[in-house]
Amino acid sequence: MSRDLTQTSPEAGPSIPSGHFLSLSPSYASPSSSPSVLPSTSSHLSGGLAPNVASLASADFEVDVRTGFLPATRNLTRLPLEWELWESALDAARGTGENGQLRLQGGGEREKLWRAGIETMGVLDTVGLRSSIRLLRRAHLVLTFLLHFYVHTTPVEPTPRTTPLPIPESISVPLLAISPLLGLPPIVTYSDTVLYNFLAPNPSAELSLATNPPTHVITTFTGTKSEEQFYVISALCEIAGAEALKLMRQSLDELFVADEKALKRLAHYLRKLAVQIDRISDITMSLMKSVDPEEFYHLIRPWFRGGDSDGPQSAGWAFLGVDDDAAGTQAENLADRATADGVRGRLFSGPSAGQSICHSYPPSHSITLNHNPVSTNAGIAPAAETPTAPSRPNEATFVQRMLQYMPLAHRTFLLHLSTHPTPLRPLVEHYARTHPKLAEAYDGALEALKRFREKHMRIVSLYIVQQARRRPSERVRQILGHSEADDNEAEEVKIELGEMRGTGGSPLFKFLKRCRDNTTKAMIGRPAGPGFDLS
Ligand code: HEM
Repeated sequence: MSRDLTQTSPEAGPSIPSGHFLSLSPSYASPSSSPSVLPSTSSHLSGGLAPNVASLASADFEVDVRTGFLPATRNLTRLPLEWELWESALDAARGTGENGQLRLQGGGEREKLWRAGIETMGVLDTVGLRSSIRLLRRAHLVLTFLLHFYVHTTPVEPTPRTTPLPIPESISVPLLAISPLLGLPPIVTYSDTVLYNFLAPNPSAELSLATNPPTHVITTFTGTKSEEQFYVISALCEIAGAEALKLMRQSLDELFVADEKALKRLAHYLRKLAVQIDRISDITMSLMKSVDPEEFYHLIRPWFRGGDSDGPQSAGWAFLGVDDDAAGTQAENLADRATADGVRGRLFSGPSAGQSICHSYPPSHSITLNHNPVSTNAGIAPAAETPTAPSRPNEATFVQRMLQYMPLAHRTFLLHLSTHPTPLRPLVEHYARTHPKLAEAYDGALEALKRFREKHMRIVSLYIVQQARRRPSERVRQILGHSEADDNEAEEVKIELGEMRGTGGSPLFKFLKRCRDNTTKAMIGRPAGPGFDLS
């Protein structure tokens, strides 16, 4: 029989203060009904009384010691027969049968027929999905891909849309029922395209960068090699990130002790971390060989667009058959506009690597972390900034917003890390004079992070900025089904950098430049000079 340790009894001795970790439930409790509600952990709730086990990679957080944030169990390639209707609709959209895939903003007979099928399709029950996380993940992926196929094969008239696009109940009801169980919003996320979508060659062997890396993906919008490789390379970065995570974990352990030996080991781990970050950069740059920039920009990226992709004036998507209190209806996600029936549009962003807990936190932000990344300011701020005064609202809101797009367990993990009692940077700063090697190793890790961001900016320049300004090739125009008249109109365009937004909704130029510059500002020693600029 379990004993209530918070009660005073002759055998229990003095009472335990409320909030003590012994009286708290396991690190994260039931998923909230809304993905944007901040998760809580025992350490967080207890106001410091509970031990912070940030250094533990725990199944509780869906973090595996070997695979990091990639699921350690093989991803499902198809849902069981009960949900075959969804899978067949997806096959039809992707053109895996005799017909080709549906076209972006198609509006042709095939697209109309397919959308009519979705509108008349019954609402399938989701109770049976709750028995397994793998089923839930595949169901989220399938339903959100159907959602994006539905939205992006609908012709837009006028442009931009002035009323929210109604999403049929066959998609919206099951999607809004299962999304809160994963803690994800009802839209394609990085988890769907990468974490729940990759396969390794040997299903029975452990996932490993060297011997059994992710090589394939299960579902794409376009069936192109470029799209598959875009996801595979992100998964490879994740598996390399698992190693970086291990080093961060070891470093955090040393922070607890912080004696002479611990400081030496910390420097050693930070040096290894720099090597690992460089490895992630190299993997990222391998995109250049396997992902065609033109295909990426014109054929693949448009499928990712979210309900907020027309900027602040976006009308959003109206999920039919669910009430406004259902998952994800936070004030910031609601558009001003409603359908004729009064259903308000919802504004969610499309997938971005900024949604990856691995890319956006352990190797990067936790090195520079001074304060809570889920509070008012983001964790990427250097020490000189005060935690309560967000001087750079763009990335504060971006990082906070991207938290909503991570699975609940991963968000919880970030929160847990953020309550670590001994942040890294102040400690390194404190010992900088007496232990210059530690400060050097710390700056070395930041240099590697800066190199990553520089290379990433080159990728953004090639894959977005340059493509946006260039007229697509004949081949791509044909795939897009552009008419001669369209072609004559499509001159080279002069797009201002300031107008460009990432799929995560960020003003991409300002955001990426600040991320890069903050990395250097966080260095203890003298930062290196300015580097690559998007232009
Ligand atoms: C064709 C390839 C890629 C393009 C065009 C691209 C584009 C972008 C854009 C536009 C952003 C700004 C945020 C937003 O989405 O609104 C961003 C953020 C980010 N991307 Fe990528 N990305 C690519 C591949 C990758 C890969 C493979 C990684 C893996 C490490 C990655 C890691 C990140 C990170 C960590 C951020 C957050 C900003 C930062 O920490 O610097 N990206 N990306």
